[in-house]
Amino acid sequence: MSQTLRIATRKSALALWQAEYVKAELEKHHPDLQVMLVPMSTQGDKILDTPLAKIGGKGLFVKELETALLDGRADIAVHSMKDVPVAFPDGLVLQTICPREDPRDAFVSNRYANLDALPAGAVVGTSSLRRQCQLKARRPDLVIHDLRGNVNTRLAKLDQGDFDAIILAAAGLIRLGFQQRIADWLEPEQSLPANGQGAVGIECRADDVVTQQWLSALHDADTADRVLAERAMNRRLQGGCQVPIGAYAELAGDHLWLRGLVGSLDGDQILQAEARAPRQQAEALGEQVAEALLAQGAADLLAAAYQDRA
Ligand SMILES: NCc1[nH]cc(CCC(=O)O)c1CC(=O)O
Repeated sequence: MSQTLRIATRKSALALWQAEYVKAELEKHHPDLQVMLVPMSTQGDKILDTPLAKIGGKGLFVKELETALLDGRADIAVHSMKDVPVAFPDGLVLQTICPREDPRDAFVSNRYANLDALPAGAVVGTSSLRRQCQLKARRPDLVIHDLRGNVNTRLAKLDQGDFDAIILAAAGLIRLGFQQRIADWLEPEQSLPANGQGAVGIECRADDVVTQQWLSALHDADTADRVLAERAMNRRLQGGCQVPIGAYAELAGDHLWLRGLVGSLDGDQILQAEARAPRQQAEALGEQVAEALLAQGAADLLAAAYQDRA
């Protein structure tokens, strides 16, 4: 008997790429399965003229997809883990995380080779408070302007001369075939990635064991443990949506190494902490690094950042 599975997805080029990727992987592992995309617009896609931090952040990109799952209009939703809030609504689970793409941030410019080559006062586009605080810490002389829109829109704004450079997740550029536009790669020491950056996660109904069985073939335990530690750190910091928080875990053998960062928007204060633990203790590790950041005053920095955007 042929079976079908419907994927709820946003309509941006990156979201569609990721949904097509999941469809292809599912069909590869389950030749009898028929997979269909159900593209939909989310609030976050509709409000394009306001900085993300001001409209309530990432949750806006996933809510419509989750409603479609709960209503039975779709069976799974494919998300960039970076955009997924740390808590899930009742009735939904996210148990499948696909192998991570390059997690780094990328420097994209038509005129300059890297950050150091930018002249004083150069205008850099990013909508991420995390990127902003780390940029400002390194180059207080740069002018940061908000840059919203999907990956194609952001590149178009750079090309039309609105910015001297922009910072984007390398993963999105690679997936959409724009890798050659990356002028320089920002290492975690320069720009600690966001929790979950570069990872794709799949959400489904908690009671839908048939779908969960199909999905299990796509799961990558290494990526999942890393992202688990990163998200636990954000959760403990109550880093809901748009926040100046970096969280990045790597695996060395069976040990996770988690680095965390919280900054002030002007980059004057950057708090950093790191720790290692066996991978089985991913969540405890995330909480430990969060506690170390809180002990340095992270709560005050985050409160100030929330205040700023209100
Ligand atoms: N916030 C938007 C978003 N969500 C996921 C990615 C990139 C892909 C990924 O991190 O998996 C991007 C674009 C960006 O930050 O440049």
